[in-house]
Amino acid sequence: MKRQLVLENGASFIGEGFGSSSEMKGEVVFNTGMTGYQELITDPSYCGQIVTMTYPLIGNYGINRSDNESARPSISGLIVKEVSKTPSHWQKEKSLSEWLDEYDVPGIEGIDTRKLTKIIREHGTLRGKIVSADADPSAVAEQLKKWPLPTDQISRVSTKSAYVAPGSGARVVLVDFGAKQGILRECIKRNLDVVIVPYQTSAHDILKLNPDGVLLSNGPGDPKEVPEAIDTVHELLGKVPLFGICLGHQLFALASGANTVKMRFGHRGVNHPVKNLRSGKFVITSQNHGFTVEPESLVGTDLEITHRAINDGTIEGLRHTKYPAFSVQYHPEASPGPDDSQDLFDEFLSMIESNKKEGASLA
Ligand SMILES: NC(=O)CC[C@H](N)C(=O)O
Repeated sequence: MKRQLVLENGASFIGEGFGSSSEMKGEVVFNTGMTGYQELITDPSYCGQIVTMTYPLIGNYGINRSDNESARPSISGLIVKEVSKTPSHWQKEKSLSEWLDEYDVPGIEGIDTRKLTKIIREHGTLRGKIVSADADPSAVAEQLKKWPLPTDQISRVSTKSAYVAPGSGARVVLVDFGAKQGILRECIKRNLDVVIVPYQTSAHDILKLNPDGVLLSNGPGDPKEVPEAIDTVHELLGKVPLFGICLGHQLFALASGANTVKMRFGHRGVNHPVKNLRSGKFVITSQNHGFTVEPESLVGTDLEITHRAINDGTIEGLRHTKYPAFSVQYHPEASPGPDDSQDLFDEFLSMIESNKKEGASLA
């Protein structure tokens, strides 16, 4: 069935529908990953967004039972040049199209994704809607212009109640703003005793759990939409070692007095080079963010920049100079993407260990 993608600037692309045939709107963003579509489609950080893949053939290894980063797809729509008609992999359980249909996510293929990506690069991310091919694009564009982007994504994807992933190692409270399973997997691999809590959990309630460290997860939307979480992180600073990932990094920066701003089109993909300013080493990272910490806002704070993106020089890592706390804008848990940065979880554990020793020597 022919379908249409309409952007708020009036641009329209006609393609062939796959997945669900419902109409869906969202912020249109692009991802440069060549593989890892199942992980990114289920990454809760994409909640409310329509994702266009710059790699031209998507779906060729189907959908399997081990690549989900959350229980269901989070995206509002998928745009591709070509969706594979002959997916093949020994773990394949269904096709991308069947799976998206089950979860009511529309897809559209046959789109000139290079042209679309260039529009997004020039104008910044745009609101868009997948509609029927005969809809009037200017009417849809007018409607889109008036549509305020959603602000409630974190409350939609965060866990509703606390749960545990028990282990015999250090106790870590993972604050769930829409956490990817990969983060939990890295904790379980290290035998941590993890308590996963909803995003509105107060600092008081987090500290009552006696954590050795607190991990602030990734999550969708603007970090400033959850001011209560910024206050919580502020209260936790200096009381317990902190590690922030992506949205967690942005909340850590805001809680330390810095500012975040929206980027023109963000970073999304599995091939973003980052420089570690302390070691001088480069890593290839997995990224998915549309906001960034404003460098000028670090003046007067106790934050030090530890990592920078090679492509555009934006901040990719921070560390607190007084308290045991650090963060990265990218995804050390990969899922999808390279495993170059998994040592950051070990760094967090070392921070927890030395903090314990310091606490013991002060007692
Ligand atoms: N993956 C994330 O945690 C993304 C953080 C935030 N929603 C952003 O887009 O910048």
